[in-house]
Amino acid sequence: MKSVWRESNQFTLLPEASRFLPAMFKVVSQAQDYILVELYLMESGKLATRVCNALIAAAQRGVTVLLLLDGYGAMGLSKEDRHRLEAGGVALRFFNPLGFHSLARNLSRDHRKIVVVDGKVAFTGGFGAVDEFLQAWYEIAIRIQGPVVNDWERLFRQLWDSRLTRGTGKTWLVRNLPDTSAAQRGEEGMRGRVIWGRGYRYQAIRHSLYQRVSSSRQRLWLCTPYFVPTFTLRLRLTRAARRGVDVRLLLPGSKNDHPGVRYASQRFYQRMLKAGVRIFEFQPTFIHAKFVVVDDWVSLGSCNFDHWNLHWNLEANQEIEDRYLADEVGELFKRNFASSAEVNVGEWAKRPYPQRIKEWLYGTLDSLLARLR
Ligand SMILES: O=P(O)(O)OC[C@H](O)CO
Repeated sequence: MKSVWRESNQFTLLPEASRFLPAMFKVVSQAQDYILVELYLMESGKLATRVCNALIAAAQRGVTVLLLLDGYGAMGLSKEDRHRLEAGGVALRFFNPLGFHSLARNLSRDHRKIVVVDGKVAFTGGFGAVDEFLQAWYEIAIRIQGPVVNDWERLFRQLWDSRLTRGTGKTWLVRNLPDTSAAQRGEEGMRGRVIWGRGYRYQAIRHSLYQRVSSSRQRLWLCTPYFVPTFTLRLRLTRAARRGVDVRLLLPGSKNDHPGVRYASQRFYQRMLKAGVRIFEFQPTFIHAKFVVVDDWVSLGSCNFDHWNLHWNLEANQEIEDRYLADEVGELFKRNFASSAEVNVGEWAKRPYPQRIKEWLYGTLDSLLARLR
């Protein structure tokens, strides 16, 4: 499926779980025909219980509910919850469960986050159904209406009905869903496209980002929880900063879920800072969101823009070309910069040796992992 720009969409930015969770649960509770949910992370707990309850309630009132989870990311979903979902009428499938196949196959994960309801509304972002999203992690999502919803639905349908998924949910269920594409025409709105990637096999997200970074003119603000970018991306970021673009990175501070990844990412700070890139470390909580604004272009979704995501995972982002939405995302960045500590180039150069040793250790490990093929 090719990524196509479509006009006349409506996008609503939903920063923080306190906004996107109620919005999603409301749409799910109002579903009439079908609900499609695709997640990387789902672990038994308070949020997963709420998700299960909402999906089962919909299935019980006759809505077709398909839940597609990554076979690794959902390992924390208990047998009880799986049985409860299936007994409640939710069709459940898993992408590529771990097995005795090649390392490459086991490393390929479905990292996408997609919710589609009745072919009319979709959501994407960095969310999952784990309790950390309730408060401990900062996350954002976007509500989507318009022609691009069909593209999100098509992504889901193709994967559900593919050789890569396993489970009791019948693959043919997606073929029986009503055709809602006609419901998406004719409203005023914004230009957007769904862009996706399948590791090294299909790299549209990577190429789109590279191209935008290289052609950036004024601002390039990027938020990722795991700043371990490819060499090409690092080069393009520093080049953009050197030619006068306002390049800023919003990254996790001391509150993060993988300190090793943070050390690996900090080995790039010196070079970035010297090139004029400004680095902000978010202080209130772990920032798990993945979004970027380059001039009037926004990309938001599952992709961390790191070499691991770009090389192995199935990823999907919503791209939007719209000045007003880009400014709204810019304002969100500004609020988050204000809650961050900016890394000072002079002070960073004087950081202590134990810190440098950790950067070297985790950086070496990261480089080795990047060579896995
Ligand atoms: O892969 P992400 O970006 O959804 O984050 C998942 C976390 O790493 C789990 O600890």
